[in-house]
Amino acid sequence: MNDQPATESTPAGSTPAEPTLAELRGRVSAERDRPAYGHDAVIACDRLVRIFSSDGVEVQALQGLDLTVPQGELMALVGASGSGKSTLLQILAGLDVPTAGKATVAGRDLLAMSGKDRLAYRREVVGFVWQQTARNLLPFLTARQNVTLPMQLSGGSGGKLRRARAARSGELLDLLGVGHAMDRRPDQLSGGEQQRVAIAVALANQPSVLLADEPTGELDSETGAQIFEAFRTVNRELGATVVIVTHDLMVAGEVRRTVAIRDGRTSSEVLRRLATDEHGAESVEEREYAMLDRTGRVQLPKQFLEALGMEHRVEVSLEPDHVGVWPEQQED
Ligand SMILES: Nc1ncnc2c1ncn2[C@@H]1O[C@H](COP(=O)(O)OP(=O)(O)OP(=O)(O)O)[C@@H](O)[C@H]1O
Repeated sequence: MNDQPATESTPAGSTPAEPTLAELRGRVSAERDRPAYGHDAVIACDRLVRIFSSDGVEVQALQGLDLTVPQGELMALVGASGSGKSTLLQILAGLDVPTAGKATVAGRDLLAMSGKDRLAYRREVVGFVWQQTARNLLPFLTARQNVTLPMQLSGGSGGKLRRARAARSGELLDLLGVGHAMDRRPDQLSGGEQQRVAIAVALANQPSVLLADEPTGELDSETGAQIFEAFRTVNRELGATVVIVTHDLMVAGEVRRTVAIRDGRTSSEVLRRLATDEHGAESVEEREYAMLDRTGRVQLPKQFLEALGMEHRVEVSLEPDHVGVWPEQQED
C-alpha cells in the first residue's frame, strides 16, 4: 500500500513522467560531484570488516563498521569486551589490515599500503599509547631520549636537526608536565609520569592522529584523571586529533563525543555540549543517538528490544517528524 500523498507532478494513479535525457545527465553529474563519504574527516571507516580465522573457526571482529572522526576531535570509543574496539584501533594504527571495506586516515588508504608505506605511516601519521605503561617506553633510555628516538628514526642528521629534536622533546615533556623528569629512565618515573612521557613519544613526529588503548587502565583513578587531562592539553594546545578506547567512565564522560561499539559495529553515540541557563549557570547537556548506517540500518539498544520483546521483525511507519517502530503483531 502506498500512503504517500499525491503530488501535483504525479497525481495518484498516474505513472510518473519518464525523466528527460537532460535530467538523467543532471542526476549522474550530481552523484559524481557529491563529496565522498568522510571526505572532510581525518579518519573515515566505511563498512569495515575484519575476520579472524584460526583452526577453521571464523570470528567476525568488525562487521561493517562506519566511523568518521573530524580533524581536531578528542573522542572516546567504548563497548563490551570482545566488541571489536582493539581490533579497530590496531587497524587505525597500521598494525593490522582489514578484510574488507574502506579505511582512510589523513588521506592514506589503509587497505592499499605497501609494507614500506605502512612503516612510514606508523612512524609519521599515527601515534599510539598502549595500556601497559612499560610497553610504551624503552627502559634503557631517558624520557628525553625516548621522545627523540621516533624523530631520529624518521631520518635526517646534522647538528641543526639534532638541536631541533632536543628542543621539541623538551617542549613536549614540559607541555605534559614531566619536564622535570627529562633525564630519568622509565624505572625512575611513576606510572602516571611514564604515560605522560608515552604521550610525548607518540606526538614526537607530529602525527595526524593520536590513538590510545585503555591508557588509564593500569592507573589509579586520580592518576588516570591526570592522564586524561594530558590528552585534553595536547588536543587543545596542539590541535591533536585523539581517539581513546576506554572502559573508564570518567574518561568516557569527559569528551564531547563517545561512540559505542557493539558486535563489531558502531551502535550509538553520546554527544555532550555546554549549555548555559537563563541565570548564566553552565552545565553539560548529554544526548544519546542510535547510529544510522549508510543503507538506513539502525541498531536499536538491546534494552529497548528486550523491554518490548522485539525479535526478527518489527513494524515501522513514517510519521511527519519521526519513524515509529512497533513489535510484530501476533496473529490470533
Ligand atoms: N588475533 C585474533 N585471532 C582471533 N580472534 C581474534 C583476534 N583478535 C581479536 N579476536 C576476536 O575478535 C573479537 C573482538 O576482539 P577485540 O580485542 O577487538 O575486542 P575489544 O572490544 O577490544 O575487547 P576488550 O575490551 O576485552 O579488549 C573477539 O571475539 C576476539 O576474541
